[in-house]
Amino acid sequence: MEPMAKVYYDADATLEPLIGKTVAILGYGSQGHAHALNLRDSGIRVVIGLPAGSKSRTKALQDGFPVYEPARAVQEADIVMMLTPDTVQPQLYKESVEPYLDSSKSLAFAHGFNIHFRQIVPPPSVDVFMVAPKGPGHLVRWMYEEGKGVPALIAIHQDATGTCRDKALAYAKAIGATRAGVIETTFKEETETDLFGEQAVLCGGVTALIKAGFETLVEAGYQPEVAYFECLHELKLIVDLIYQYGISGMRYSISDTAKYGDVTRGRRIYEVVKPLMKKILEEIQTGEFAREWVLENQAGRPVFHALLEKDKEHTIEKVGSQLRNMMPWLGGKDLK
Ligand SMILES: NC(=O)C1=CN([C@@H]2O[C@H](COP(=O)(O)OP(=O)(O)OC[C@H]3O[C@@H](n4cnc5c(N)ncnc54)[C@H](OP(=O)(O)O)[C@@H]3O)[C@@H](O)[C@H]2O)C=CC1
Ligand SMILES: CC[C@](O)(C(C)=O)C(=O)O
Ligand SMILES: [Mg+2]
Ligand SMILES: [Mg+2]
Repeated sequence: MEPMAKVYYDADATLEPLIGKTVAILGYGSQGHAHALNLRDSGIRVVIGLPAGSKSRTKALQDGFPVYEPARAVQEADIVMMLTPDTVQPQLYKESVEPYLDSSKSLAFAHGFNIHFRQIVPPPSVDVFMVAPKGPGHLVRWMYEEGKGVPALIAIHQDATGTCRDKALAYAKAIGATRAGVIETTFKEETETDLFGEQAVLCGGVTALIKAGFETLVEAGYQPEVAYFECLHELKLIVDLIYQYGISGMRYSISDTAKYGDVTRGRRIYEVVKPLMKKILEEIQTGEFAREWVLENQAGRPVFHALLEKDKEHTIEKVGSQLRNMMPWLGGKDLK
């Protein structure tokens, strides 16, 4: 398959559309703190919107930002970036964004869920774009600080002014994404692929593989510590090779015995998993997952909390915590 996407790099974008403008970042969590700090380091004025009782206020103030109630931040802004959890965005939009939107302001997102599934419907006179980093917010900040970047997708939902794409590219450049590569997509494509990636591969798929592998070994009588090293710790080392050199590059570094097991036994896992992946994609495309998630939130998240708690109690977490304490170099930076 020939590569078809146009990839934008630093030389393809200018910060000009953001110079002298104010960006309101609503939310100061994983993406919020990273966008805010990177934008400011790129010379853009940033204000933060958080409710009076928000736990994140202290951090945003410590980082030196003006912090206002969301409605006030929106009034100050030329560009409003929605970086609260997706599930709180519709109400936040109704109460604190929509009343102050006019054609002089742009509305921006880092994920297409609420626009694609029509939980938020902005007025046609407003530019609406997305800059969706393809990586966790903390990495968006740490890579920027190291002079690198996390790739991102941009998408235009409404171009009321004719300048929306330039603004999206400027924003992507200001958070460091054009250092790594920015691809234009649609809200539909970003939403569906992002949900699929996190559910079937990156988060749901990987953690299911780790837990299933660990449990299989422990239930067969092998030591949990050995199972942990085999199924979790070493995963990063293998994924690092894939990340840097591709699948074939990783295979260059492993033994022939591992390579033969990889392509023959891996094939059997692939055949079981691929039909499940297609089903998961279908649930996303039909809106079934979105409906379920919206209802789960309306009910107070009972399933979500119960399943997260159950996994926190899994033996792999207890064994892992002890083993990681013996490897202080894993320490890493503060995720909070
Ligand atoms: N996490 C990631 O790396 C990625 C996220 N995205 C997208 O980015 C967006 C933000 O996600 P993420 O960074 O994970 O979000 P977080 O869960 O990290 O954001 C939480 C922040 O939102 C604040 N908040 C909660 N409710 C409100 C409210 N009503 N008004 C204002 N602020 C509020 C929280 O304050 P408090 O401390 O008071 O709770 C906190 O500062 C989502 O659209 C997500 O899909 C896209 C790519 C990757
Ligand atoms: C992989 C999870 C993610 O989609 C992300 C970090 O990109 C998210 O929504 O957090
Ligand atoms: Mg993602
Ligand atoms: Mg996501």
